[in-house]
Amino acid sequence: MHDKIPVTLLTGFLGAGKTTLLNRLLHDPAAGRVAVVVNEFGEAGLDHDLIEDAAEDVVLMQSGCICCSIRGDLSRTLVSLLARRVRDELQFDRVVIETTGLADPGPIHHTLMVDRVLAPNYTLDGIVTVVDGALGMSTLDRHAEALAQVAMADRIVLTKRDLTDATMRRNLQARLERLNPGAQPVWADMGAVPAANVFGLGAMRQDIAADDALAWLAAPAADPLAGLSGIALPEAATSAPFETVSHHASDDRIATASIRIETPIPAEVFDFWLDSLIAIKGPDILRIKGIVHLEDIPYPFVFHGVQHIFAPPTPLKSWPKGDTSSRIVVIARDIPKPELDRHLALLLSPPAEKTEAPGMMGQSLETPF
Ligand SMILES: Nc1nc2c(ncn2[C@@H]2O[C@H](COP(=O)(O)OP(=O)(O)OP(=O)(O)O)[C@@H](O)[C@H]2O)c(=O)[nH]1
Repeated sequence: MHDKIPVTLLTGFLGAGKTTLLNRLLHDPAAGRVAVVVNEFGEAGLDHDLIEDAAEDVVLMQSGCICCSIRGDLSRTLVSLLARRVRDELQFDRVVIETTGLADPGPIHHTLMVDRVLAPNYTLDGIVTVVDGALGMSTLDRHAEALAQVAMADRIVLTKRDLTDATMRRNLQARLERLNPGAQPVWADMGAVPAANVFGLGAMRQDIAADDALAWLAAPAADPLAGLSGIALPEAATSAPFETVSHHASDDRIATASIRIETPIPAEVFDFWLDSLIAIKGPDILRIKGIVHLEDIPYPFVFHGVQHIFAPPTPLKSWPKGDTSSRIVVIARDIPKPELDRHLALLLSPPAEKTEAPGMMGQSLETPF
């Protein structure tokens, strides 16, 4: 079996610093040979001194990287890149798709997952969201798309530190932490960030170390079950270290809920939980990630979805830090957190109660939505 080509979706609001970051990565040998897919070369703002050769739709860079503009639709461009790679006309190790400022990464992920030619050859490595350190707060206040980009991210890259002071940075970081506790923001000064912070984020690899899967999930490390329902409050909701910012009404649209379950989950309970969440609330789900221990299966698997599109689950070869519990994180838009919590609590139900008997906390195990 050949390795799939990792694909990074680079997103972020207009002017946040995506191109600046990309240009730095294209200079960086540690990034490997990157094929960058952009809408238009003009928009891409590539460093001209890096360009070695420019053909109609592909620019070769001195670093061995490639920049490729989308002709027609994205899938056609990715198929064409693949064909040229197979014919040895182009060499690249990974693809970065720079989405335009407002693009929603969901449909791009969908294309990667379902396209007959693309799905067997490419895999989502991660969604990297660039946030302007100076303007990020007001952008998040005014643009719901920016909130969604933050909520979906596997990694947040913060820019323009030189235009901020310590209070601005603290407040922004605290807000990002609440919106997406797992994305572990990193600062990039004029785009400079270690390649390892933006690439290799994906957990959907057979060879991923179990501990790396834990980092990818950013699951709360060792929180005991909180309360009768067993639902662990997201860390950020309770322990953001610098809770000095005022309440942001717009952020109420984004809710994060997580759960940690010590005992193996019956497969039918897990299926019912996931199917019902997707069937009823699919469009409002931004991200789901989990490491799951199913009954009668000796090792965990990791799974994740961007909106309602799921990558095939990947088995791990061992338990992260020897811990055999399941951990699941759901980030959603326009679903109140108590509803997400109640739905996660379905995972604690014995399978027999799935349809008729009252469940935990005296609730029926019908879905709470
Ligand atoms: N002061 C400062 N400026 C930065 C930094 N990073 C990026 N910029 C500037 O911010 C502006 C926008 O950066 P781009 O990289 O073009 O942003 P973008 O997200 O690609 O922009 P669009 O393609 O319009 O969405 C440019 O003038 C960059 O030079 C930084 O760390 N500090």
